[in-house]
Amino acid sequence: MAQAIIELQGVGKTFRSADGHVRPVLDAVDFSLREGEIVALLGPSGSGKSTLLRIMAGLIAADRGRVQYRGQPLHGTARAISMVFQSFALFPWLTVQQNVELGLEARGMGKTEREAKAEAAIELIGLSGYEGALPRELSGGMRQRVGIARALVTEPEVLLMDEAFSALDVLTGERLREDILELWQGGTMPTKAMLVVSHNIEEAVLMADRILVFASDPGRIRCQLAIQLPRPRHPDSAEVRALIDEVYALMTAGAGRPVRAGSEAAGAVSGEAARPASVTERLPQADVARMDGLLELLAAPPFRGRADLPQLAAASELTDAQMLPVAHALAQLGLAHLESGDLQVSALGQRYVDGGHALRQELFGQQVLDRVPLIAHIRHSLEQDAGGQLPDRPFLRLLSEQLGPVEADAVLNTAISWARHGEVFEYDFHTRLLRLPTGETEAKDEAV
Ligand SMILES: Nc1ncnc2c1ncn2[C@@H]1O[C@H](COP(=O)(O)OP(=O)(O)OP(=O)(O)O)[C@@H](O)[C@H]1O
Repeated sequence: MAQAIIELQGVGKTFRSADGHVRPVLDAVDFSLREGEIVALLGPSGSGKSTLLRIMAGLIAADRGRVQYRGQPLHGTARAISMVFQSFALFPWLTVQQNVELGLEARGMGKTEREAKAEAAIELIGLSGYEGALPRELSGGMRQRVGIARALVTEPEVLLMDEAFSALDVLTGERLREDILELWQGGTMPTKAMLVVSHNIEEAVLMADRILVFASDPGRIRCQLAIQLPRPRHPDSAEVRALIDEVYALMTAGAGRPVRAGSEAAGAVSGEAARPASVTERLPQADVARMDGLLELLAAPPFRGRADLPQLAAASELTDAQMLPVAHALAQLGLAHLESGDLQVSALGQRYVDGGHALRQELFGQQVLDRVPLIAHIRHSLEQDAGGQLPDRPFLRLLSEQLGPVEADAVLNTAISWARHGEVFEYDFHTRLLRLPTGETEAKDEAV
């Protein structure tokens, strides 16, 4: 087995939120990035992938466990490890050449050597002639090339890419990815290993020798898949399609079966036991219109109730990052089943698709109450309240303790949109009050 360049053992990380609550974000991560390999990291939003990358880059420290670079503990950033960010992170007032040189200045390298190295990196990444341009004069794809040139100019052994292609349009992202793979294959870059965080399953399968699938709360490695196909890989080849199917299956395994306190663990991969669902569980960020749209598409020809997820993604024109949460949401609500990388309409889902507005609303309402503990908790709290209305703040605070403020906001918004669709409760966006549906508050008032 090739030598490990970066090695993580039992790595854990917690973040403290503004209100002082400590939240675990990574737990017991064991992983080695070895010489000669490209590893892709896939996983749900907020599962700690970027945090792991930042720890490996030495930008932040782990709270627990060991991080080693070439057998030595990693303290702070190492010059042999470079990171490429999704947001390009260029200085707008500096030229391409100056942006690329920045990484070298910190090392006290002389001007002539710095210029020569920056020019070489700029040429390598295909930006010759643009040395004097400012970032705003470049397209998104070219800006990201500058970001990559800046990462490569220090001749790093390890390149960590955090969704480096996802801010680009599809074709530009593909071209840049292909160029990087060509440089990698041709041995023209000094890099000996790459770790690529992605939300795009096809991208992961086309690039990686190994795919790690992350699970969330706290973030940990759920399973791994080795890929032995030679590169370049063709996206339409049977082998690549089969692997894409397999990764979809890994990423959706165990989803959708109701996991309540005391129930059997949902079928998770790699022997991982699923935990009981709780009020503060993360919800897939799926809006109701998309859920309806995907379910209708799935029920209609040519799929007629069952579809391979990659095919469904293509037909729905959604990216993986958009479609997977919708598929998970449908499965969580029992409107569909996720099985071996396929999505299948359930009997209830078929009733839902065939139903009119009122029936859809009723079924949706029943399902969210039954399968989303947060919605059931809010509904129950509203029923306990004499006026049938409550501010959103206590619920946000509760979620925030577990998920942090940003995720808490997203989860509450999802719960509100689902609950409103199912007429379980209402929400006033101006007063930020949650309340029982209008008809029900009136009935409650009369009863009082
Ligand atoms: N500096 C920080 N302070 C507090 N919480 C943080 C900090 N950085 C990240 N988090 C939280 O840690 C969790 C994991 O975040 P991270 O960005 O690592 O996830 P991710 O898997 O990369 O997500 P995405 O795929 O959406 O980029 C999130 O809930 C995030 O809000």
